[in-house]
Amino acid sequence: MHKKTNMAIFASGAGSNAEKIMEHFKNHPIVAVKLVLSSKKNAGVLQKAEKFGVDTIILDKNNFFDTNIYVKELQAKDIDIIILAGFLWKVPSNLVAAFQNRIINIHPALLPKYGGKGMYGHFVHEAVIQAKEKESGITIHLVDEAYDHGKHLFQAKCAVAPTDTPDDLAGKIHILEHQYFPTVIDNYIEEHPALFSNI
Ligand SMILES: Nc1nc2c(c(=O)[nH]1)N[C@@H](CN(C=O)c1ccc(C(=O)N[C@@H](CCC(=O)O)C(=O)O)cc1)CN2
Ligand SMILES: NCC(=O)N[C@@H]1O[C@H](COP(=O)([O-])[O-])[C@@H](O)[C@H]1O
Repeated sequence: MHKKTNMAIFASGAGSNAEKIMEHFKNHPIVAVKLVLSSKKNAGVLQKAEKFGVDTIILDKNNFFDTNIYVKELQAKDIDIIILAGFLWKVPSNLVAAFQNRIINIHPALLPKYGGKGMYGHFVHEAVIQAKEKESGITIHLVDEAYDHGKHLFQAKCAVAPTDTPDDLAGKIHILEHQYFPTVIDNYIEEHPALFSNI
């Protein structure tokens, strides 16, 4: 009997992506979502995790940035892969190093445009509309020490209508995210057995 590939999801908000990921891997033969960690104590993602019976941790900011406590916690829980699904803190270098090429993020724009510090949530959609872009989309990428800088794994596009509001665009982006993120994660695990040696 193979050990499963254990996943932790980091999120700060409503958790619609985390919910789709937990749904996708609910009865998966190889991958199990074991933990949801949030930077916000009232985040909707925490209730969604409880609905799936997934353990949760509310992160302490000082410990997250100044200690190895969470690296040790993730290793103690035998976590193999980390997913960032609307997580709003920069992952520090100790955590990036401990999970090299095993942290995946979703960004609600077509990187390298509209990325970096300050570019999250509605700020991204506002900037895209302000720039009168004809299209936007999602980027799923590996996480390194900088914001939105890691290797791109997948991109998908949507049209931006001249009449679109940031909320309209957010709705289009969420449809793409929910459609692709779980499968891109699944494929990445399957295509990198050396990283997830238990496959
Ligand atoms: N080391 C990395 N950490 C994180 C990455 C990454 O690529 N490398 N991606 C982000 C997710 N993200 C965009 O996809 C992103 C999230 C938040 C910010 C941002 O500017 N945050 C603010 C703080 C906001 C808050 O605390 O409420 C800030 O840093 O001032 C930019 C991009 C997740 N982590
Ligand atoms: N730069 C990071 C960023 O903006 N991430 C975005 O936060 C939202 C979280 O929604 P959710 O909580 O419903 O999954 C998603 O649209 C995700 O792309």
